[in-house]
Amino acid sequence: MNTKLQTPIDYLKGVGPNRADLLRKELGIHTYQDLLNLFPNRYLDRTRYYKINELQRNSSEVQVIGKITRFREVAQKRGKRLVATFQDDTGIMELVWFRGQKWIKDSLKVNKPYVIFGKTNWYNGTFSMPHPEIELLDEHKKSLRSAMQPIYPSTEKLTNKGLTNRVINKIMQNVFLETKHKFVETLPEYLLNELHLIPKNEALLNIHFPKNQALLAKAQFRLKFEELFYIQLQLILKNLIHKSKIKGFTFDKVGTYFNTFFKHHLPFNLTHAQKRVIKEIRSDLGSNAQMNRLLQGDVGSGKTIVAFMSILIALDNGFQTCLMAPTEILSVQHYNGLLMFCKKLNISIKILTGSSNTLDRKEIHKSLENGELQLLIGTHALLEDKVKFKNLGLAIIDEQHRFGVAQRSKLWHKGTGHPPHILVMTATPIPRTLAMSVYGDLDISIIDELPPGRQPVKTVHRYDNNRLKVFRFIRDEIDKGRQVYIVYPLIQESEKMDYKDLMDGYESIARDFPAPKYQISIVHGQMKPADKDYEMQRFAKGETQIMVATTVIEVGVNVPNASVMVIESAERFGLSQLHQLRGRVGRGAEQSYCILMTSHKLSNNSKTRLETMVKTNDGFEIAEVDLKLRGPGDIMGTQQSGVLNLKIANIIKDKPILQSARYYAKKLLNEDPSLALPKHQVVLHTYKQLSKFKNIWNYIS
Ligand SMILES: Nc1ncnc2c1ncn2[C@@H]1O[C@H](COP(=O)(O)OP(=O)(O)OP(=O)(O)O)[C@@H](O)[C@H]1O
Repeated sequence: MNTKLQTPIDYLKGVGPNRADLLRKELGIHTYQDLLNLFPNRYLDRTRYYKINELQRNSSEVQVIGKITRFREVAQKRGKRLVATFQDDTGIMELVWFRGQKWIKDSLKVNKPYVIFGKTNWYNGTFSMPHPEIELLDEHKKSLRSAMQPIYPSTEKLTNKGLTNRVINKIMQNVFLETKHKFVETLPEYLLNELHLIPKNEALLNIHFPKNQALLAKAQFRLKFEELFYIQLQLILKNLIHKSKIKGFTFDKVGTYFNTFFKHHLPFNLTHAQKRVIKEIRSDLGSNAQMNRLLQGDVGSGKTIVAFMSILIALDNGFQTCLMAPTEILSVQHYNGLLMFCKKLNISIKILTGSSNTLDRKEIHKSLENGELQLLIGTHALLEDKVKFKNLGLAIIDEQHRFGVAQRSKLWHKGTGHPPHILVMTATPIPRTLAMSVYGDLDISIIDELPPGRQPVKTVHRYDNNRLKVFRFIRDEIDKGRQVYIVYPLIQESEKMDYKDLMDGYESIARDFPAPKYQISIVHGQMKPADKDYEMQRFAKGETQIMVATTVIEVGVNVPNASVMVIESAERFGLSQLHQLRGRVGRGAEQSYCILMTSHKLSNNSKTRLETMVKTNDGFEIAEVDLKLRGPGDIMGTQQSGVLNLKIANIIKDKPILQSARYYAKKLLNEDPSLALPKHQVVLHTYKQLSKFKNIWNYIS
């Protein structure tokens, strides 16, 4: 171990008390090691040397070799500026300093070859370079500073405090000198060989002082791989430890409930994907480890039936179950959908939401505790302390995003004995890359096939001034017996403006689609749950043809006869939200349509979103674009973005490296789950170091 690396940054040559303070406070750099792990975020190409007669106006930084022929001081409004005449064999330019003139003049020598580097100005018919980076040619050749000049993150904003990029560059050189470039290898040798990765020493040297583009690329690859490899290793190990340590209830039989349902009540044939996922869940439930599985499926892919059949396995083994959904509407819908099956199978089912009355609640609490109630559906009201199960065996969470990890863990403690098996369902497809990094501790099942007979939804983008045509189209569809959603953006349910938009919209639609021929439902977040439910039910039963709504209908609402989704001010919605909304149609056999209405004023980002929606129906493709537009943190919400705090890798751009890192981490742990083999000692050591620290890069030793 190179103990030198733990030395406080104050001891490093070139770092005085002020800089040490800045480094600590602004960049979180406390030790030599922290400094080494401050990776540049871009590089300037210093392979090219310009001749003075090649300089162009408005060019970026350039470097020139030449000599100072003379100094002169020029008076200006306040004080003086120092000007040096600099020349090469093609011409003359000026170097200018507005501060530190005396020190500069004393330290620079006339008629010696120097290399200068900086931005040039065109002034009075001559090129000038203010405050150039300047170095004797001989020293330049010897110095560690390389052809690719690293630019460190955040230095721009710290420049006026004296922590310039040049300073960081200089003290970085000092760290290398003081530690004698000795850094212990952190990846096993066989991986270095197999993947042609450069050793740690070389990687660190070339990330800070790249000799050339090729070596820089190798250094970046090696460090990105390492970062992602250890993250994956950590996630997979966590999962393995979880499986071996956290015992779950073993549901070893598939009994009457499941078989009766499968043989007599299943309303359709399961798709291959549904069958595969049910098998995966069955195998989890039958092992003696606790299941933690994420079920991903695009909108309308048929996750509910998979959830229900998993519930039946738990019931067959004598356990209670619960299904938690993010909104009241969804809970009610799940309840109504499953009630019919439960009646046929003689299963007791109840619903608990924020609006359940006290009497119902008491009844539910009692029947849960004495074990009479077999399936409880509801919102986060299920998480209340008073809700206690006799033997909760399986908890299903619909739409993980809205709940988050904390709530998932709360469900853990609802059971007695072992924690319940947990199945998280999400209809927001998360790109595999992201899922691997964020949900690495969950096993993932994917329903990647839609039920047969579905026609892809036709999506079009229309401007507001085409509204008459759009309304004509809606009328035609209603005449054919179909139903229509018209959705308004209500980003914050409390925003008065949005609410007004919705009500204005409703009134104008009511004028264009008059009663009694047309019946309209309206649903928004400011309504009482019972009223919302009533309106939803009217639409679901086909009593109304138009549903004017806010995004409360975004997730999971299932009315197969609805074939048109009009989204007003579509530019105000995020991509995954648009995709969710579109998923409310195309659920029956009829051709369905999604009409994205916008004004003419669109940002580039909005245009990309709308074009993507028109181009594809594939939720995973949409999620990839969304990820690129918004970045992972935004998509996953803050509580989960911590894992994505990467230092060098980029989860979007470095997807192939991530995949390879995951493959090798998995392979290694399959072969040697306890990291006991001699060839894995380096991994064990690094991993231990890593677990001690929060930051993955703190383990270099
Ligand atoms: N294998 C199947 N064959 C035919 N129809 C199916 C099949 N599986 C599910 N369905 C039907 O497809 C519709 C959508 O199913 P479900 O509501 O479970 O989708 P989902 O995956 O939950 O989607 P969302 O997240 O959008 O609600 C339902 O009407 C359901 O009855």
